[in-house]
Amino acid sequence: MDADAHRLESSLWVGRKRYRAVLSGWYLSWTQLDKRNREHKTVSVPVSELIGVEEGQVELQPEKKVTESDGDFTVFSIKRHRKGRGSGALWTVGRIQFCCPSRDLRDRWVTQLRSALKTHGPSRPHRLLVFINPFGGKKRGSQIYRSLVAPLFELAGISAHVVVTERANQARDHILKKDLTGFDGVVCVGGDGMFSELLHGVIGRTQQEAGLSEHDPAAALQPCNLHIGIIPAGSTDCVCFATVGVNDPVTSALHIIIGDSQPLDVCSVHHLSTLVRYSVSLVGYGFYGDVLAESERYRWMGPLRYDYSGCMTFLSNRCYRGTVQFLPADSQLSSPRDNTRCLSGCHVCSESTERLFSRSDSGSHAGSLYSSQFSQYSSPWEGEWETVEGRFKCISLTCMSSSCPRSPLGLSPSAHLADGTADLILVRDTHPLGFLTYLHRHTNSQDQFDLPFVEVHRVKAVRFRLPPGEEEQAEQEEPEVSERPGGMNWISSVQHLSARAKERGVTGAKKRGKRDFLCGPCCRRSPTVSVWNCDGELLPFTEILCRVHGQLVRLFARGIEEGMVAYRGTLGNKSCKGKYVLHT
Ligand SMILES: Nc1ncnc2c1ncn2[C@@H]1O[C@H](COP(=O)(O)OP(=O)(O)OP(=O)(O)O)[C@@H](O)[C@H]1O
Repeated sequence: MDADAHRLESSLWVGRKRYRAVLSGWYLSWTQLDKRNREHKTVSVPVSELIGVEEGQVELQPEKKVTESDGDFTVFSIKRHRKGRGSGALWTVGRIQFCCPSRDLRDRWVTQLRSALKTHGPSRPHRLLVFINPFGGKKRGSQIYRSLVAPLFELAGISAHVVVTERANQARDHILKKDLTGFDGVVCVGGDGMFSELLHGVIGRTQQEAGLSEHDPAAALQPCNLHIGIIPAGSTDCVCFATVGVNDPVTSALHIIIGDSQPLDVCSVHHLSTLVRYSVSLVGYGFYGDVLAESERYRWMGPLRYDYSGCMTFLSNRCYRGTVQFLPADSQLSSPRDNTRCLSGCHVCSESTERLFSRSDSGSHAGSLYSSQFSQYSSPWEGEWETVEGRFKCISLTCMSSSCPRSPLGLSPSAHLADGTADLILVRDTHPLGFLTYLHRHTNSQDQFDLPFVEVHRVKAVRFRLPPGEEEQAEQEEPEVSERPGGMNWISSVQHLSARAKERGVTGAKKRGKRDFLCGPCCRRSPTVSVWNCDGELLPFTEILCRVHGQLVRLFARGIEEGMVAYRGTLGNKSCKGKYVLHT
């Protein structure tokens, strides 16, 4: 396609100033002219970052107002602010009001700009299915969508079918069962729990259509075509923060509008031959499992319950025995301690795309996302399993940095969003002060892995087993999954078991009583088995197998933009093709 097919150049006015405006190639730029036609400051906006073009003088705030006039048109584009409350850029809507000397010229500008937008934005969505959780976070999901997001979708010409959920798992079931023809993506307005519903729906639907069983841990799952968008409106919006760099509904809506596409690794969690859940941010045993189980008792506290339960769990000073086996990833490609950051355009992730999706037949090109034969899946268990036994404060597996506003660098600051690996963090038994140091380092710029009782591995798969004596006890507690995988029934089975795990978490905590938490290190009887926290849900099984599926889903996001990241106390400006180089 000729990049200059939409070229247009003319004099235009912005307010009382005259400009030479040019639409050329991938940019719209306007240069101020003085009375002698001398050029001054030029402003340039990539066409890919234009939101929309409207005839007349158009204002969006406080509500849309259009003043018709023959010569005016309004261009809306993305404007970046570096001082968001996060590590990424906060995006807002920039508005520029142009005036042409004639209606004819105005119409030519509007037509050319709109057609350039179509040409340069082939991945922009036209139709979206939006799920709003009216009870997520501070219960402002519907209001956030109506006041901040819907007007932008309308401006960008996106038609949205909105479903305000009436029960948990409605969004997931809708995606699994209803006709989705014509939708370019699904969007959730809510927190990580809502995102997880969409994730399970989209992956499940894709596998159903491909005729694949999700219950076989060795199966080559089909990457999903349908993009997922997240409008943050929950009490925990970790996935949004880790993939955009900021929790802001307008920024996320703009990423959706321009059709950004961020591949994401997903970890499947199996128990025997049953898929239990998918995870993108945290599969955690020990401390993080106990905090979640404990927090269920204090739902009435709202988001504060996590802080409170965190304190109580810390004071209880528990550790758990177990055997962790893991399949290491190729250490030549990257490592969790290489002091890099996965940023927008990350070269580790893009090279992984070629590695993960190169067709096994020689004639095809690498990176063909939705082909049916993928080299990565030829043998998912390739390599030597390593084994670590011991007593652990916590075991965490994360497919991404898992950064959040409280922990801007996250659980594993150098983890990648889409390289087909996850980071396994093992925190061995230590004294409470040591563990506190470890936890505290998540909130500052110190290296949380530089502690003698912490080890971190970049892995492709992880297996957890209880020690021999405790295994039987745990197995007895675990109810049987009666239904065979393959159909939809497993979902309700696992759901039922998860609900029981939640109850067990609550009653277990009740049984342990306050004494167990408050007297901390002097407690005599601590539970010997913890519970897994999988992206904020308690798992009903203790012995699990986790496997990373590289780039299984795609989000409307682009990763954290380069140059916006404060890392280890230094404001980032030094980069290496999407790699952030640390100054330690
Ligand atoms: N209408 C509804 N009624 C009750 N629960 C719902 C509804 N819609 C969605 N849910 C469930 O609510 C859970 C929490 O939602 P969400 O993640 O949006 O909010 P949150 O405030 O971040 O939640 P939490 O902190 O409890 O994880 C999700 O797991 C989702 O399945």
